Amino acid sequence: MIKTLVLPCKAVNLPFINVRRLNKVKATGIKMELSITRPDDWHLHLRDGDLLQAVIPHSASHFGRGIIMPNLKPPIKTTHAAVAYRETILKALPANSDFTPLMTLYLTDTTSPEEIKLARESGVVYAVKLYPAGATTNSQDGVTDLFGKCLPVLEEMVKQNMPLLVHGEVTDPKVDIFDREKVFIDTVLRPLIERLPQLKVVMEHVTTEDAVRFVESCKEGFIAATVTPQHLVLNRNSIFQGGLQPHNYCLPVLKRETHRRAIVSAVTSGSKRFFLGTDSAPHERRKKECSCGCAGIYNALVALSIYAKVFEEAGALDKLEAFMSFNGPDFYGLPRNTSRIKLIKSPWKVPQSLSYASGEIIPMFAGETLEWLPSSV
Ligand SMILES: NC(=O)N[C@@H](CC(=O)O)C(=O)O
Repeated sequence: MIKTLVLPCKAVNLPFINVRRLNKVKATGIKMELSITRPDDWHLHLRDGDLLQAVIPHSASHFGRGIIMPNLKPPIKTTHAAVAYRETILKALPANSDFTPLMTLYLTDTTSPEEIKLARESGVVYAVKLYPAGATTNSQDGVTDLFGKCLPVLEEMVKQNMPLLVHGEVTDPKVDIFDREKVFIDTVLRPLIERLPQLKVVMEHVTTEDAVRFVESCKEGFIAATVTPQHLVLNRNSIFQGGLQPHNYCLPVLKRETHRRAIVSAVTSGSKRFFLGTDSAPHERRKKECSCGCAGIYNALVALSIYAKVFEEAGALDKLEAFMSFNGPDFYGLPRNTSRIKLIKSPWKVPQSLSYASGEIIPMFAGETLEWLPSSV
């Protein structure tokens, strides 16, 4: 159970401000409030067991839907397992929540084309996730031979209009960790879409200018990218600021400031190719603060506040709603949400930690004060 969560959420008598009128109101100095279509999270790790119980209220209170990552132990490799995991998630939801988990399958060298047909028929699986074997948390069972063993599956995905979600890093230890995304684009992604131009691909959690340029150069509607809060506001200095900062360690690892700026420009430009995917990835504190710490940042609490801050600072708040709530469902061919949330320009303090049965989670920006408080309408 969460003990220390103190998300403030009472917003009274603040003037309603339509996003389109925002610039005008900003000039008058009135406290701002945005009303936007409820966002979805197109890249979310919910885990299972008591960690799932601990984190799901946070995502469910802000987001309408979430693309649920399949890198559990053991991974969600079949439609059967995805259906069961979905039931577990639905049971863990707070009462009255209408959060909808959109399930994914974990691609392996032995996934069959029949499995893709089953996934499509199930009506609950929305994508297949490619983890190059060894690239990140629980990716040991991932793909070793994409163009050989996986080709029939990828061809079936084209037929079933099933998107491939890509963890875009090569795993060759000889490749510098900061170059792994670029090398993946050059050696895997570009050849893949040349071979299967009709395959829908989401390049997950983009971290480099190279990825941004690549996605922008591809055919709109076929290749898109999710963007995390951390890759918009942190650069690689944050991992080492004043000492090693394990809670800022994620994969793909944070990059140089020039890359961060390129990602900010891309998402705030209004391009439809980029949409919200938090990659919120909780790990119990001791698994982060140890001699070989896990990669992953727990950002479900703070994600909306951070996205809003980034768009505000870029003078692009009028483009925030499309990034958060339209571009994702439009790419997936799903309806946009009809309910709304509010973002109120009001300071709130992020808890230092979140306790649950097996330990604690340290959230991104623990103990810091953020602006832009999200709340349900
Ligand atoms: N992003 C991370 O650093 N970690 C993710 C896996 C992933 O998406 O790479 C996790 O599951 O912990």
